[in-house]
Amino acid sequence: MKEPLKLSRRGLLGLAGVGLAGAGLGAGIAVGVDGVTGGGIASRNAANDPPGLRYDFYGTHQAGITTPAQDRLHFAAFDVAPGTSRADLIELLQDWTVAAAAMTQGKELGEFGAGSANYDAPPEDTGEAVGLPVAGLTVTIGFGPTLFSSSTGEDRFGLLSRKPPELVNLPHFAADDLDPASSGGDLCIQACANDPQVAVHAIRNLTRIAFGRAVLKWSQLGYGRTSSTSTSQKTERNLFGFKDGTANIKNENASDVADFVWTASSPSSPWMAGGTYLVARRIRMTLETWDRASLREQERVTGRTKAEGAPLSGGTEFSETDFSATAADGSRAIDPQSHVAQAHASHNGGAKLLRRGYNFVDGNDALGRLNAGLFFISFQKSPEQFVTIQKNLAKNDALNEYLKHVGSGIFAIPPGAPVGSFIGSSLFLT
Ligand SMILES: C=CC1=C(C)c2cc3[nH]c(cc4nc(cc5[nH]c(cc1n2)c(C)c5CCC(=O)O)C(CCC(=O)O)=C4C)c(C)c3C=C
Ligand SMILES: [Fe+2]
Repeated sequence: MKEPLKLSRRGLLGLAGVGLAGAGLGAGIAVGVDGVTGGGIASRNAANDPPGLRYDFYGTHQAGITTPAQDRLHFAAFDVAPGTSRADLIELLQDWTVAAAAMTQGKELGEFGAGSANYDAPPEDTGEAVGLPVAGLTVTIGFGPTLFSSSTGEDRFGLLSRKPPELVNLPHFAADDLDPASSGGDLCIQACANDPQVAVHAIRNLTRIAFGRAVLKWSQLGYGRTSSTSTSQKTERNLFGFKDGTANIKNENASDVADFVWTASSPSSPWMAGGTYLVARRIRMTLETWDRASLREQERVTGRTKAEGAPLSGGTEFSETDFSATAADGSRAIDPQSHVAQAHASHNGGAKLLRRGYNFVDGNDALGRLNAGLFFISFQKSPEQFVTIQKNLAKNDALNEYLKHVGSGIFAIPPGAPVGSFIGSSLFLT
């Protein structure tokens, strides 16, 4: 088996904060002593530290997709910094791979970790995860459309000929009210963990490593997963108080995963084989209006019961929805305009998604309303699956009265990397 890569000198300098003060300080820090030294990774999980739940970083597919959804999210979108070359970009992806592999196994970053060997330099690892369990951390890296061609069509990194035709900005959907400041991005990183500090630590340190090469454009914290991606998980609730994730694709369902999640090799983008596409939507939920709606109305627009999450056509949580069932008054038991009716594969040409979203509450607005909602994330073998469903929802979903889409992103998620390689190697090196 190949040896894992090591952090580049630039990555180590980013960790040590030297870029901020100028490269002239490089000689003074512990990590750069021989110019190329480094890449060593300190171990966080010393004997007394709880190991916690761990997922492999290296593998056929990236982790954080079919992995049982963790409870917390820190999602970040980056723009590549001006002046960054193709070689710099490759080096950044190598550094992110090394660092993500280390953090997902509970290791501190750099040679000396949070207790830097040089008292006069910033510690290599910011330190807030020291002593914490790994908490099932996964790091998932993706490429936005603008990485392949700028808004003026410029082939920024010699990647244009390899751009998947489906990797384009999502179309405008009815009632979209997107804020460009929380949309788009050349690169994305999804960090999920069962401890918020572990997820934040990952994004914070990957952002430091990117110093001078990529800049954080926007980021989103999420809590209380609104999806389960394994039958071993119970279904949690969204901020409307409804179970969310019941009819999701579960990783035990190998045929759904193969049919709807992993991208196959195609002549235009063979490098995406074993990858997937990530769609992120920041959806504001007007909780104050919702909280004044009757239970009857809440269940009607959702199409399921609030207590158990059972379809209004009857049964229990995991019973099949029966859209032809009628209520005592002869009307449809599940309102055809309800969310579950409009989102169901049978109303969308068979399209299905693997949903992996989180609740968010980001303070409140000037009117005293919670700035809260669902940070919706879905993975699909083609963005067309999301577009088909969202086009329909934007026009017909009864839930729309309580929702506003305010942020958006689409990213190609390349396949996983084998040990010794890096995320994106199939794009850049094959
Ligand atoms: C484009 C895709 C979807 C968006 C955007 C979306 C937003 C959204 N959903 C809820 C709450 C629930 N969604 C539920 C089911 C469900 N939702 C989608 C897709 C999108 N949702 C699908 C494909 C499904 C499954 C439909 C089916 O096959 O039955 C449910 C029911 C429970 C469940 O199955 O998960 C709830 C509740 C909110 C609040 C929201 C925006 C904020
Ligand atoms: Fe939904």
